[in-house]
Amino acid sequence: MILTKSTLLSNKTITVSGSKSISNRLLILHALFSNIRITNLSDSQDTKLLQAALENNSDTIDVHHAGTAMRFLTSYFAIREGKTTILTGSDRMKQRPIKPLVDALKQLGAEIDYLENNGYPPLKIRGHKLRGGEVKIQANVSSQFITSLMLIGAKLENGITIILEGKITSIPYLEMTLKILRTIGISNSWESDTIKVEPNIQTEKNSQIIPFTIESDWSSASYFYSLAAIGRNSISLKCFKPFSLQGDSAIRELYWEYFGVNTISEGAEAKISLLPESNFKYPERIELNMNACPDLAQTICVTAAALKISFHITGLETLKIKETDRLSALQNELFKIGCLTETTDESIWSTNFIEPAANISIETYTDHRMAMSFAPFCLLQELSIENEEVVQKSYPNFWADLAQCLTPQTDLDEKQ
Ligand SMILES: O=C(O)C1=C[C@@H](OP(=O)(O)O)[C@@H](O)[C@H](O)C1
Ligand SMILES: C=C(OP(=O)(O)O)C(=O)O
Repeated sequence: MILTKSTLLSNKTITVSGSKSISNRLLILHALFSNIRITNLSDSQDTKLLQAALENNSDTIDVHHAGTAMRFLTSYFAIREGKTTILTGSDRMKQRPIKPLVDALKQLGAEIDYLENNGYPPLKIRGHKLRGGEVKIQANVSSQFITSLMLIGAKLENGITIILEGKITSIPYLEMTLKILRTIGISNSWESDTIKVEPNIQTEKNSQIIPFTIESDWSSASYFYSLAAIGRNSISLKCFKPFSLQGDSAIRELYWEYFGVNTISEGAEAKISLLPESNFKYPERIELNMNACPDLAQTICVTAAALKISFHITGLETLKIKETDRLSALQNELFKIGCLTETTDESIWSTNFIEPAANISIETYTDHRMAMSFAPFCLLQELSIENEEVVQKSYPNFWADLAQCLTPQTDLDEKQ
């Protein structure tokens, strides 16, 4: 897709669909506790794949690139008594680790085999009644493993006690899971290295309907913050409330502190307006640990590169095992927009800014966030985005929503 050099129109309103992370947790919980009623489910492909997997009752489930679907379904099928399921995914999914979760489930008595490579999907899962109790899990690879255990915890007669070993990554996603469980009446606690989810037969037994309205997706909202920061014009977004379950709502503070984009909430319609300060003094250098919000790393790096603000982002150890190796993908593509970087296994920093290439073509590496994070650069220069359909994974309407906010600069020139 070619994005011609464009100007950001003033104060367009975009409605972003429900949070992918919250939706995928709620779908599993709904499959376990049928009295939950969900509103504003995400329209992402990852959510649709998970929904289909839960509704179809097939013996083989293919979740393509959907990491949370893969991880959450592993525990879900491990407790589906009498059912054997083959859980598989895309070539990339077969390179994304799952061993810490499988090991933890095996401690509870689960029967899971690797069908190709040890430690990686596809999996053959024979469902059994598991009683729960204490499990130990390595906590530095992906928080999704721990969430997966927490989601089934209340269905186990002894509940689940999860001992987290090593450094804990992506903490707000664990807090999100705990808060969602509490909202639907499942007691839990997190003290030091121990998370407990209490057994809950109550939620289902009293069969009272539990309504749950999902707030919109803050990771998707981040691309509009980047547009507002680079284009120095306002945008409004719906449906976002001041209080959020999502750690990625930190984008408000990050874009205020580093790029002078103010967020104003307009209560009634759950609308927020992003208003860039006109005389904002940019920082000399952005020093930031983003372990709490890894999905925002690409957005921040591209905004900083576009504005030629040097940066040093750490805490990114999970980026190498996401949809692609995001650190290496970022390094390659930032170079094309004129930002030289160095990386380690958990960090990236800018070393120099040069003139961007004349013809920029951004590779997306089957990663939706590569496409969406580089798109706002079209406010400075025409660029093309390869395999633009990758956005389906989290934000199918992204290109249409982006188009609403932009006008090609040639159109403006002709009108003048
Ligand atoms: O639990 C979740 O919904 C997610 C957790 C994070 O993964 P890691 O814990 O692997 O960093 C995040 O990157 C992913 O997009 C969604
Ligand atoms: C990492 C992501 O998703 P997942 O791990 O669920 O594939 C993401 O959406 O950026």
